[in-house]
Amino acid sequence: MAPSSARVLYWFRTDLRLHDSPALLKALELKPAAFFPLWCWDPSYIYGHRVGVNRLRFLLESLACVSASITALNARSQLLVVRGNPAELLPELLRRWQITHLVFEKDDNGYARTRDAAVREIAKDAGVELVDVDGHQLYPVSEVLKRAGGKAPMTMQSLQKAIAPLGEPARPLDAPGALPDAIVPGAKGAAKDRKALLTALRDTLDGMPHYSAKGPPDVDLNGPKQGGQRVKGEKVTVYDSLVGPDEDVENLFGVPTLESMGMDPEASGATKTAVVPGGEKAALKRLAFRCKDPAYFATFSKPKSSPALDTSEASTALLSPYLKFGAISCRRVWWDAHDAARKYKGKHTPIPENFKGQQLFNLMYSVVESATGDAYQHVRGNEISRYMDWYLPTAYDKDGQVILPRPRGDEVSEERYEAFVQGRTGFPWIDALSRQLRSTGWIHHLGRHSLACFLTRGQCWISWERGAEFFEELLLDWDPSANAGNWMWLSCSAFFHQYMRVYGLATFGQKYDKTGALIRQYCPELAKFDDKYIYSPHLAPMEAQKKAGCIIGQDYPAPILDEKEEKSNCIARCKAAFTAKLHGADKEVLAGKAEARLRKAHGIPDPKPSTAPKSAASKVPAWAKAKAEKEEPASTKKEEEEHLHEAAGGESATADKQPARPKRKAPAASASGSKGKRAKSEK
Ligand SMILES: Cc1cc2nc3c(=O)[nH]c(=O)nc-3n(C[C@H](O)[C@H](O)[C@H](O)COP(=O)(O)OP(=O)(O)OC[C@H]3O[C@@H](n4cnc5c(N)ncnc54)[C@H](O)[C@@H]3O)c2cc1C
Repeated sequence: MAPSSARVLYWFRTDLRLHDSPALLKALELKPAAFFPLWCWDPSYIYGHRVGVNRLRFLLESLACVSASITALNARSQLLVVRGNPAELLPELLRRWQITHLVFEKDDNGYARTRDAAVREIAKDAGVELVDVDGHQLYPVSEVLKRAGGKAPMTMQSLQKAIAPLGEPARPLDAPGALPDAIVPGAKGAAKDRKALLTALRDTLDGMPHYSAKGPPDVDLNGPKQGGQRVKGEKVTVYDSLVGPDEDVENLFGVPTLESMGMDPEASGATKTAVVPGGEKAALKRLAFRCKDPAYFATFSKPKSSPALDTSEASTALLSPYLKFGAISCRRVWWDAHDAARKYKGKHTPIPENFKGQQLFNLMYSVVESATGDAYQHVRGNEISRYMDWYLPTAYDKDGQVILPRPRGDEVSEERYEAFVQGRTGFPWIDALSRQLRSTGWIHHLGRHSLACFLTRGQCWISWERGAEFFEELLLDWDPSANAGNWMWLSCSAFFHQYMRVYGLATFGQKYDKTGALIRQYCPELAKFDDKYIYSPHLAPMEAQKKAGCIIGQDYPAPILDEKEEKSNCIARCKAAFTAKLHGADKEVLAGKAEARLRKAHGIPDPKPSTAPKSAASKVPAWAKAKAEKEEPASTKKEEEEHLHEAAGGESATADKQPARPKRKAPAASASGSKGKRAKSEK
């Protein structure tokens, strides 16, 4: 069919693929006379979020893959990367390239919501038809929300009820077989080759404002705030030109490199090459590999998969980073897994523990985020997040604006948080997971459980917002809906309420691997300990420490806190918070009065300072010297198993049950010395 007169700007965002892309196919249905595949290297993502080097690398690899796939379909084309804020660039691009249609995949979550509201106005003002098409989730988020009566579906049951009338998700669509040329306005036809196109396109952008003209953004891409990735002395920005360095035409409109951002993966704690490589091709290969074994998806049961394996041997599908960036379509994953599982004759795992259940959890968080709005990322203003008197909460000024840089919180919690993010808590299971995350960008779901439970209501009583920030920096699959939602779940702030159930800091990991292989890999200083002590080396006699060549408190930190004591303090605090029934959007919380009221009314003890000395515990505290055999496990096996089942999609995940009653009496207020210190730092 002859091309129409449509000049289409196709804006890639969280759909970095060509297969099953309803928005891309919609754009091609317009039979474009000219087709511009665009990516905006948006400073709001790079500066406005905490993006660690692993995720940046994954994104760059995914973009490079999309670009290569476009070129494979049309040798005269590629992904056109422009560097700047879409709200500033789009009006110019629409005008200069004489665009008639702006097409993209719809995104209902987080920052995209505000950005796209502005883009809608821009298109309207430019007289350009905006076509946005659902495709990132199994069902359109807005449709699910409508069917849930406009109320956030807080349980798997309510989500399933809302989607039931919609039937099965759509089958995936094929990738296009060809892509039209990007034809520069005024040109008689397509450029002779890609280089000619890039040069001609660059010339159309002459005089367009960009950051180097206005001065680069005041945050340094390579600075410590961006994850401590500084490896060169100087400030680095990729925004000093609009279309990339032009010494080599090949690089015009090209994907930036880590190197051009002054980033060295190893210097920031990441592996030299990606453990999980980015891109559509890698995604499809990984899915195909899993589909080879029909039993894998048929018997997939999240609670039974092991968190004690390294990233390269993940027991779960490890598709989350690809799903997050849209390098693979969720419908493709759903149906390929479904079709593979059908070949399996044995018993299949039911929803929600099975693989489909996991994908539905993702949809659930997306819908809840969309219903809750921007407040979803914080406690304050968030109607679904229970209010707990966490340490290190987000600070606000008198107008309710987040204070940045964040003021320091109390000394004890700041030290604990630092030890947590550095993987130096003195609890090898926690430290190995924290270091695995920093190194590879991914840890298993139950590893995330262990970290999140420990940091919040398990032992440290630090706000889930801080935990979510840590994950935001390091996770390859960081997603504003799934991340904050899961942190709320694990901290018993929403979705899950069984606060008595706490993961043991040694016992949980041991369940999966008694030999502590993950610990030996990520905490090599502990590698020579016997299996008996690998999860609790502080309990090893001095002789055993010497034999292992690792003295606790010297070569590896002593535990930063007493697991049992802090667990019972935290349970008491949870109990008080549950009794108070306050939520983030309640008046008292918004007025800043909830914390004092909660602590006073319920006689909540201020947490004790670490019984370990400051700075990663240089001495072994007396309590930690007790022998392993004499120690009563901090979490009972039963508690852990029930928790595990529910937290990974088991029974209670489907019902918003009341919390179990604590069996123990809340401990009395703690030692006065520590109290004074806390009180002072919190004023
Ligand atoms: C504290 C915490 C923070 C998390 N932050 C994120 C995040 O930022 N982004 C993210 O994608 N997932 C997040 N998760 C959910 C989950 O841990 C990951 O999706 C999962 O581990 C990814 O590995 P996989 O692809 O092998 O998962 P699989 O078990 O193979 O599951 C398949 C897919 O289902 C989805 N999924 C599975 N479990 C969940 C879940 N609980 N919530 C939402 N989606 C799920 C993912 O898209 C995943 O790729 C978080 C979990 C916790 C406990």
